[in-house]
Amino acid sequence: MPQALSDNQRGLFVTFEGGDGAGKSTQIRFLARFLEDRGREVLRLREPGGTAVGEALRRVVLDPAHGAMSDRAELLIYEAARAQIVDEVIRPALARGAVVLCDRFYDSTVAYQGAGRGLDGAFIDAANRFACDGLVPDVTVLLVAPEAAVRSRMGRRAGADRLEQAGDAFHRRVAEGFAALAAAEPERVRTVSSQLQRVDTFRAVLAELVPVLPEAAEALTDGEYLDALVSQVMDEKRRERERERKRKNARKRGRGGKGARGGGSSKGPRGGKGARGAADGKRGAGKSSKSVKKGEHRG
Ligand SMILES: Nc1ncnc2c1ncn2[C@@H]1O[C@H](COP(=O)(O)OP(=O)(O)O)[C@@H](O)[C@H]1O
Ligand SMILES: Cc1cn([C@H]2C[C@H](O)[C@@H](COP(=O)(O)OP(=O)(O)O)O2)c(=O)[nH]c1=O
Repeated sequence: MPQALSDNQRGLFVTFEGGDGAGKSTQIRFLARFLEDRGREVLRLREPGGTAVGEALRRVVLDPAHGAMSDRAELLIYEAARAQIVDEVIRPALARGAVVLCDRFYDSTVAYQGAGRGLDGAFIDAANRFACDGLVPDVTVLLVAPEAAVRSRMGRRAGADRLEQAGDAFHRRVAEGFAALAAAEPERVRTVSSQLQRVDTFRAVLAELVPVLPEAAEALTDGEYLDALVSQVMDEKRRERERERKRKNARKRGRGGKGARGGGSSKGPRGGKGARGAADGKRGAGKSSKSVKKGEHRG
């Protein structure tokens, strides 16, 4: 495993792992809002992606048209995207004291290319070390949901990508790979069931983060605040989805107006806010400047 960062790292690096549809990006949104409400600088990132190079590589590696891609090529593309986001975005953000929330990181390579594809584990560890240049997450939240729940959630999503199309046996091996990682590194990799209601899963996530985020302990005693935060974030997500749908329709009709020009949120991010935009681009998310006030319920 890569070595820990030196002591002068001031920020906090939390990664979220788990199968497709486990609820990672949803929980990251909640946690980001929780931290922003407390005045922290938060970067929401995704892997592969989060940089111009990474987003371009993402399109290549996930494109269902690239069915002929070799497993070794696939591994190296993920590592290339990772090296770029570590150097360009994550290290500088941690150095200035930001909280970095990353949707997947090197554990995904261990699970998908190692356990899933059967590539050599020692090589993957070395490649991960090389790509991360010694960077290790402070905490990794592994979200686990039963296959049936994930299937019904994924059913709501449009068009499966190349990895999502890899088949049940592959995804079962991936799940076993994640479970093995959690067993091997129980201090860093904290398993959370995401089978519960979104807010209950969020509570479980916060509980795991108390050692690195002491402010989470107090929030856990305030059920109303957490309910309000979750419903506000979900409301925003619904509105963003609606805007995205309208933009797509406008593009289809070939009007090419304002909406179509604004549709490139996942293109060309270079770090900082742009890098978060890349994560946002995943499902067309964005960030409202509004904070959830204690006891405020929406929707
Ligand atoms: N606890 C939950 N209960 C029901 N649906 C959920 C829950 N968490 C997430 N979802 C929904 O499941 C889908 C996949 O969640 P998402 O956060 O995008 O997963 P991931 O980022 O792991 O692929 C989304 O539609 C999301 O709203
Ligand atoms: C980071 C990483 C992702 N992947 C896969 C997992 C996902 O199927 C895909 C990224 O797609 P993404 O849409 O971000 O994942 P999810 O569906 O969970 O929201 O890439 C790997 O195979 N190896 C890796 O190292």
